[in-house]
Parts: sequence; C-alpha cells; structure tokens
Amino acid sequence: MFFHSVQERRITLSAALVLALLAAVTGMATWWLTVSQSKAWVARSLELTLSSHVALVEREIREHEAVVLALTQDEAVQRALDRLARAPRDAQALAALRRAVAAVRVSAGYGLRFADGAGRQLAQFGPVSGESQLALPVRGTLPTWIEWADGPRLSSRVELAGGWRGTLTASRAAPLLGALTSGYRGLGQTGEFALCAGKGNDHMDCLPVRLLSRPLRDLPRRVEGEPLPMARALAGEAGFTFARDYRRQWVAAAFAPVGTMGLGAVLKADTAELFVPMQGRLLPWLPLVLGLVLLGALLLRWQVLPLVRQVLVSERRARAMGASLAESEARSRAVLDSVDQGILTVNAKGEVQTYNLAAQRMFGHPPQAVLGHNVGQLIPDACGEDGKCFERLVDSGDATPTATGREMMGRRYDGTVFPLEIRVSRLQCRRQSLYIAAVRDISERKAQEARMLHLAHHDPLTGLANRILLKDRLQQAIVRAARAGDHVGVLFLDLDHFKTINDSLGHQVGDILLKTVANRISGCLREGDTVARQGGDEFIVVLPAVTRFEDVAMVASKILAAVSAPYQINGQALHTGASIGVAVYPEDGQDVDTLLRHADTAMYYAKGTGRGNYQFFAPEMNRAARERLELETSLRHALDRREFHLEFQPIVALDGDVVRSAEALLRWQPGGKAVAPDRFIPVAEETGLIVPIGEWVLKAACAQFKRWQAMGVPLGRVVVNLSARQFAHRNLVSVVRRALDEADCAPEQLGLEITESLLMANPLEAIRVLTVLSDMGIQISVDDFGTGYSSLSYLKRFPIHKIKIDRSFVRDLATDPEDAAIVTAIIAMAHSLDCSVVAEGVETEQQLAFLRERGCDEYQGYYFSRPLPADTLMARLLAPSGAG
Ligand SMILES: Nc1nc2c(ncn2[C@@H]2O[C@H](COP(=O)(O)O[C@H]3[C@@H](O)[C@H](n4cnc5c(=O)[nH]c(N)nc54)O[C@@H]3COP(=O)(O)O)[C@@H](O)[C@H]2O)c(=O)[nH]1
Repeated sequence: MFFHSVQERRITLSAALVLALLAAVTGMATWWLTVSQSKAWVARSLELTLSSHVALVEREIREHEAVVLALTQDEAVQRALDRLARAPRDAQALAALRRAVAAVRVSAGYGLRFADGAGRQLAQFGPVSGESQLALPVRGTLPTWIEWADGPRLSSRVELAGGWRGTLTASRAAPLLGALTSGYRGLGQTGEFALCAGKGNDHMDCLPVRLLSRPLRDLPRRVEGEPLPMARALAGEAGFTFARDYRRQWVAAAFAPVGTMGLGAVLKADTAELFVPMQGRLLPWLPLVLGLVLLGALLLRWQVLPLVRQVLVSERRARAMGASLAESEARSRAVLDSVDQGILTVNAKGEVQTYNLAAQRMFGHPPQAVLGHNVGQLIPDACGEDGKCFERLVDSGDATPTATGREMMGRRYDGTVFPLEIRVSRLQCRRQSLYIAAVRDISERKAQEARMLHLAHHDPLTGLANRILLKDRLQQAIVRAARAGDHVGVLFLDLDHFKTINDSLGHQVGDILLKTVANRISGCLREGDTVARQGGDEFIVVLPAVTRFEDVAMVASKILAAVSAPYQINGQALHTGASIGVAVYPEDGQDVDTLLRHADTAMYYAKGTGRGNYQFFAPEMNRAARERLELETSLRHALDRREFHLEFQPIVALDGDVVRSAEALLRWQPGGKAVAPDRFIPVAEETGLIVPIGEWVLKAACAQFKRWQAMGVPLGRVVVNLSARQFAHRNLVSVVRRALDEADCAPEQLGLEITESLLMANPLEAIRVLTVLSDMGIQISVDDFGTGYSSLSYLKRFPIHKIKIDRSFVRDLATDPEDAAIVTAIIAMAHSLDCSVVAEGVETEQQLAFLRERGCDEYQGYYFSRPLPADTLMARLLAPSGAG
C-alpha cells in the first residue's frame, strides 16, 4: 500500500499541495516580477527614446524656422527684393537676389518663392510645396506647417516687412521626420513613431506611420471611449501607458507633446510583440519548475514520508502515553481519594497541588480555593518566616516518607481549628522540591487522650483528683513551700459509719453521699487547694502555702462541720461524720509518701479517739500504726500457729430461764497474751483473713457442739458469727455444709448470725444465700439489729428466724426512754414478722425485767454469763444448778 494510514495520506497530500502551491506562487511571483520589471524597462526605454525623437523633431523645425527668419531679416535680400520689385524682370536684380539668398547659407534643398503684396510672384528658387495631402500646423515662431506629399516637408510663409512688402514661402523636405515616422525601423515589427496635430477638440491629423503609409486625417482621439496615447500627448501630457492604438491593438506607448508647437508625438509598439521575448525566455523554465515540483514530490515520497511516518508513530505514541498518563493520573487520583488520610502536595513556593477527598473532608475548603493557593490557609504554621513551607518538617532529604509525624493545628473553612498529625516527605522532581504531606485529624484521639488523662488523674465518681494527681500536686506544693519557706497542710479524711450507710442503704445512696461530701469539702477550700478521693470513703486535702498551723486547723474544723451537716438523699435524712488526720510539711514529713502516711496515721488516731474530730500528727501515733501492722503480721500466722480458740456465751430463754444455745466467740492469744476481738477482727476483715479464720470457727464450733452432745450437754444449737467477707464468698454454703458434715451435726443444730448492715448491702443476694441455708434447716439471726437501716419491705422477704437487739439499745433501757421505745418497737416488729427476739448485752435485773415485760424471747449478757471456755460452759450446763 502506498500509504499506511489515513493520516499519512492526508499529511502527504497536504504537503504535496503545499509544495505545488509554493511552486505556483513562486512562478507567479517570478512572472509578476519579470513582467513588472519588463514593463518598467519598456516604459523607461520608450520614454527616453521618445524624448530624443521629439528633440530631433523640434530641432528640425526650429532650424527650418531659423533659416526662414534669417532670409526675411537679411538686408541684402531686402535690397535685392526692392530692386527686383522695381524691376521684376530684371535678370540682374534676380541674380542679386539669388546671391543674397545664397549668402544666408540657405541649403540647396530649400524651395523659395517671393511674392509681392498683391500675391504676384517675384521670384522662385527650387520647388515650393504645391498640392499636399496633409498639412500639420506648427505653433512655432513663424507660420509653419508640416506637409505630406510623398514625404514630409517643412514649410513656412512669412510676411516680409522691411523696405519691401510681400511674402516669402519657404519649403524644404524633412527627411528626418520621414525617417522617424513612416520610415521608422526601431522597436521590432510593430514599433512606430507618430506625429500628429490636433484638429478640433476630438480629432487629429497625423503623418503616415510605419504600419500605415498614408496620412491619417480626422482620426478620432478616443477609441472605445478611452483616449489614445496621442490624445494625451496633444493635451500636453507626457508619460507611458498601455492602451489601445488607432488600430485597436494593445500597445505600450510613450507619449509627449513636441515642445509648445501644438504637435504630439507617440512612440509605441504592440505589447504582444514587446513581451513575446520575455515569455519566450520564461517558458523554457516552466518544465524546470514542473520538474522541481516533481522532484520535490519524489523527495517527499522517499525522504519526507519516512519522517512523516515517524512523526505519526511518535504522535500515536504520545497520544497513547497521554492517554496512559491521564489514566494513570485518574488512577492515582482515585487511589488518593480512596485513602482516608488527607494527602497534600505542595511545591517549593508553598502552593497546594494535590488535595485529596479526605483532606477536603478534613479542612472543608473547596478545592478551587486551595489548589494553587498557599498551604498556610490550611495549616497556619506550615510555613516559616523565610516563606518556606514544610521544609522544617522534613526529617529526611530523600523522597522516602521517613519524616516523623508531628502535631500541628489545622484550620477549617469555617475558621475553627483542630489538631492534626502531619508527616512530610520531600521529593526532588526535575530539580524542584515537592513536599508530600499526609495529614490526619486527631481531634478524636486528642479528646480521648484528654479523657484518658482526666480519668487517669480523677476519681470517676466524684470528679475529684485521684491519688496520682494528688501526689503530683502535693509534690509541687512541697517544692514551692521549700522555696518560700512556708508549710503545706495534708488532711486525711475518713467518713464515719459510711460502711454502715453503704451496706444498709445500698451503693446508690452511698455514691450520692460520697458525691455530696466531695462537694461540701470542695466548698470549704480556696482556689489552689486540692481535694482528692483516695478511694472508698477516704478523702485527702492538700493546702499549699500555709503560714500558720491554725489555718490548717480552721480548714479541718470547717470541713468537719460541713460533712457532719444532715443529708437528704432520695427523700431520706442521713447523718454522717468524719475523722481527719493532719500532717504538715516540713514538720511531719519532707516527702509526699511520709506526709500521706502520717496524715493517715493521724486519721486513725482521730477515729480511735471517738470519731468526728481532727488530730494533728504526733510522732507517738506512729507507734499505734506500727502496732497495727505487727498485729496484722502475726494474725496471718495465727491459724497455722493454732493461736485461736473459742469461748461460748449462753443464750437464755426468758421463758423459764433455760439456756437454749450458745454463741461461739473467737479468741486469739498470740504468745499466750490475749488480743481483744474488737482489735483483731476488724483487721482480719480488712485483710480478708476473716474468710479462712471464719471457716475454722465454723468447724470448731460444730465440732465442739458434737462433743457437747456426746457429753449430754443440753444445748439446742451453737451460733456462729458470719462476717461480710465470708458472706460475700461464693462457697459459703459449701463451707457451712462441710463444717456440719465433718462434725456430723444436723443443720438444725447450727445458728448463723449476720449483721443488719450485711443483709442490706446486697439484699437480693442475701435472700438467695440465706434461703439456701435456711432451707437446709440452719437458724438465721440478724445481729446488731437497730444500728443499720433495714428496709421493712426486704426484712419481710428475708428467711430470718431471729432478731438480735444491739446491746447499745439494751444498755440504757432503764434510763433512756428512747432506747426503751426502740427495743419495744423492735420486739413488736420482730414478732409481727414471725421472728423471735434476742436481746444482747443484758447486764442487769432491770434490763431483764423490761425485756421480759415486753415479751422478748431470749437474752444474752453478763447478767447470766460472760463468754466461757467450752469446758466451763459444759460444766455449768451439766451442773445440777445450771440453767439448762
Ligand atoms: N465474725 C466474727 N465475729 C466475731 C467472732 N467472735 C466474736 N466476734 C465479734 O467480735 C466482736 C466482739 O466480740 P467479743 O469481744 O467476743 O464480745 C462479745 C461478748 O463478749 C459481748 N457481750 C456479751 N454480753 C455482754 C454484756 O452483757 N455486756 C457487754 N459489754 N458485752 C457483752 O458481746 C459480743 C458478742 O456480740 P454479738 O456478736 O453481737 O452477739 C463482736 O461483734 C462479735 O460479734 C467470730 O467468730 N466471728
């Protein structure tokens, strides 16, 4: 195939056309240049030639007239004429005239004729014009005309005005004029010189010319409406023109007037003849031009076509590459837009060049407001004072994204700012730096961190500082006080009886109480003071920049008063108090931990001295704390060392004063020295040691009961105290069952005492566990009844058999009508719930009488018996006089 593709054919044909057009234009330009040059040359040549011809004509006429004038003015001729006039036939006179004329050097060709005033001829020398075919008047110095009679002649007729009056007619042949006009031989075959005189306004007479050997008479000055060149010459114009001549042929003609003689001259030649040589010269070049065009076409075919093909191929490749580039760009764009991380690319001038969808969502600015604009509107700190953007954020000069993330602030479209993490890498691209920034909105993370930080440093319930933050604040206060030389007060506050409230009214009430207490404590402090919740019902207050101990005491008093004021929670009036221990920097400790420990110690001391007060730390307090620690340490080994034993206190029926059961009471004698249950049981509870110890008590009590039974001791059951920690333990029921099984006791022979507050701490769970135990046949008693906050609605649902009135109500029965009323109410209420009632701490006859009168079922107390060793109790019960 000649052409490989449509484009190739199109390009080749176009090139060929252009080439041909170029050749044509070049040819035409050459033609035009040549023609115009030729025309100019012809015009100039004709004009020059014409002017020389005109000069010749003019000189011919002037010379003629000069001769004639000389004759008329010559005196010798005048005298000869006078003489001849007087003697017309006088030969001598005629000879004298001939000699006078000859003396004027009149050439031989002249014909002269002298006539007198009447017209009679006096003398004639040579031929004078006769009948002429044409006479062209000449406006010369004399009345002159150019005649044509077988050739041109110049003739003049002059009035002689000297001594003799008459006329002279002088005529001679004008061969020069003949040679110029009819005898013209220049300018090829058609060259002509014409000489004419006007005839009227529209016509003219002309001497014969080369191509027409007869005179032209009455020739119109215009042909086809256009003036003949001669017409313009007769009008006094001189110049060159292309026009039609008298033959209606196109001629190149130069025209000019002959001086002021009223004659016109035209030198002309047919254009056809004039330019034939030129065409003849140009035409041979035409094949050459065509050959060149053909050669060009061939060159185009063989040389340019491959180039065209290359161009087409590279164009196709470029188009393909462009498409691939566009596709790649679209793909890149899609990838960039699909990532959930904001991507920005920024050039060295800080202008944003890429701004993906995630970045648009993040900043909210429309793309047209960002692309090409400075990145500073998105990230105000991105650019330094030197105008460079991102430069200082790049850790690596490579194109690898090794820059570490930094946190900066971004600005949204609405002007709000937000934290962002930015990673910048720099790419060297065509010697230009391009910065690629990956940005991530970290508002959520920051908020989360702030939340975590707050959580890590604050108590979630009260919102107060926690122990960590408190220690930090205390440390700062110590540093500041060390510099200022003043003090820091540390107050350790523990709520009194909070556990009871919490256990009896539930955690929800306890939580509200704690929050209220927190608010009240805060209300007693100044800005700069710190209050923290240490955990449970413990609070710590730090008073920085204290100058006087009295100020600390005053704050402690204020807090005590605030905390002790009544509470209204869920429509219920509550009371609590607090015990506060105070330690002061630097007197009571130089560091955080020592100050806290000493404040804690002082708080324990305050609790031990009757609660509801504050105590400043004193070094002696450390002794008590140390003792407690020692107690706890040895308690841990008490079981292994078999240091525990039980005593039993009889529980007596008021009806008949019979001992029905005995309460097992734990005794501890480390190293043979007894420790009071009030001291070690709370420590056992706090440390959790009460769980294994309580199990031991259960087993020991059951075993003892079994032994008593074997010995015939008349006791219905043995009663064991359960602590809250034991009760909360999952395996309580199995522990009880195992104790019964191991001792081979019936469940009915066991009674369990649980405190009122323990019941109310988690009533539903208590109901579940107690129901199991009760269903087994175990008797359930509520201990310390009246000290907690029992809910009657729950009390009804508990599977309890017995209520034990706390001894604090029994103690003042005889003197305190309020206690008497409470005891009376408890007995009535218990009976209404179908429970029997036991009064504990009965020490006097009066107390016993009161209880008996009120219908109490049983009692327990020193009045009947203190707690006794098992054998002592057995001996008493087996003795004939013992109540049993
Ligand atoms: N969880 C367990 N708690 C136990 C156990 N053993 C004892 N305890 C509890 O320790 C607290 C103190 O007990 P204790 O010092 O043994 O005092 C008991 C009696 O001695 C005392 N009591 C009895 N009658 C009188 C009296 O007339 N006057 C008076 N001032 N005190 C008297 O009461 C204590 C028995 O009280 P209670 O248990 O409420 O019936 C005490 O709370 C014990 O419960 C144990 O094994 N586990």
